[in-house]
Amino acid sequence: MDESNISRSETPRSSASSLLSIPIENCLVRLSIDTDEKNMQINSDLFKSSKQKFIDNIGIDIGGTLAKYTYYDLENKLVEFGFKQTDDIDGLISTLQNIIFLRSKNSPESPIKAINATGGGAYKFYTILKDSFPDIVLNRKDEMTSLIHGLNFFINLKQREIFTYSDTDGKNYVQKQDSTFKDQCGDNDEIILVNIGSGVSILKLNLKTNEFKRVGGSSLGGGTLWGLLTLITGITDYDEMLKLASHGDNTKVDMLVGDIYGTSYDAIGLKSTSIGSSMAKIYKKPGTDFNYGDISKSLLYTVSNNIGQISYLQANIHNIDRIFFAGSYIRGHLMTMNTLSYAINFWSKNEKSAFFLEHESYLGAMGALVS
Ligand SMILES: Nc1ncnc2c1ncn2[C@@H]1O[C@H](COP(=O)(O)OP(=O)(O)O)[C@@H](O)[C@H]1O
Ligand SMILES: CC(C)(COP(=O)(O)O)[C@@H](O)C(=O)NCCC(=O)O
Repeated sequence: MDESNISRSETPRSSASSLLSIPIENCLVRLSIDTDEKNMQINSDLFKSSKQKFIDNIGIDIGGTLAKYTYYDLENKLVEFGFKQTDDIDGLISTLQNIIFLRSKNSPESPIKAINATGGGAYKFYTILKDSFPDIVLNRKDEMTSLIHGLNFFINLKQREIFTYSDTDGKNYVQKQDSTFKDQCGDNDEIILVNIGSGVSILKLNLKTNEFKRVGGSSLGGGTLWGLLTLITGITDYDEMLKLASHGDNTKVDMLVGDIYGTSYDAIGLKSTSIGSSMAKIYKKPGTDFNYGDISKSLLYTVSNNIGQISYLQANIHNIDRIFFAGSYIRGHLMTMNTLSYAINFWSKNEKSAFFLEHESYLGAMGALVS
């Protein structure tokens, strides 16, 4: 199986609709998985035991901001992923109804039997979901456990899923069993998983036993960036904001070490180009119309650096070297990943590494689907 089996688009696209002839919006990534035993693209024994659930169910993860869903398109042997705004719960319900309808039409011998729901919305919208799907079993799944099951599913794929990223080295894929993945971290089976959604959850996980503990969190997450930028720029499209950030120049609003010292501060290892104080140039010029791209980039750096730092601190407390980042906050955005990687390398003096996943937004939905 090669890379062409995974497709990613930086902007939501609706190509799933052409495949399924139904309006499934915001489908980001799709994964080709053959569930025949001999062709199975998954290493996990755990998956083999959950194969039927994988085919029979739909997994949904209704978070504070986005409602993610995933299901197996039996006809085309494709795992479909998509999302809606959580506020558009009616839109999610009609999408799920379409999926259920099409399965019963195209594969009447194998109808969708259950919706496995996780995230806060599995509780908040329980009654409306139950009433909307009277003939389908509705199972509620724990959010943190679903994240772990989802991670387990994705990292056991025998194809390109886990990668490191930096602007200088680009994207480098690793496999769970690779010596490079193990060597740099010794034989320790533990990882830190940082899920960046509306808020941030930090979990410690043993990859061998699947034991996990939520060791920390932060309310400064994706919702914070999105909320502050909406307030400042008035932009209501998240992708538009990411695009703006990509073209911005944060040095117009951030106060750099060089702005304070006139040079680098070598004695404590700070380059003149390091950010000394995020957004601090703004107060010096009250009334100035600062460029939205510059502000967006600065805030993206602020939130990402902060998450990177607390993730490093948690990894340090627990003596763990591998830090996985997931959640729709990342959404394959290169600047975000570079900032998180840079923060981990910077604070750990290159002793710890940041890892990313192709399907980073769908850990919860996939975990609910297979659990
Ligand atoms: N299209 C989008 N609309 C809104 N937020 C988005 C979008 N794409 C990515 N995001 C980011 O993802 C975050 C939500 O991540 P997610 O993992 O779905 O969290 P939750 O489960 O809390 O909804 C948002 O706060 C925002 O930072
Ligand atoms: C409450 C949540 C688990 C909900 O998950 P989300 O919808 O943000 O993905 C998450 O927002 C969170 O962990 N917030 C941080 C809470 C804290 O530890 O401070």
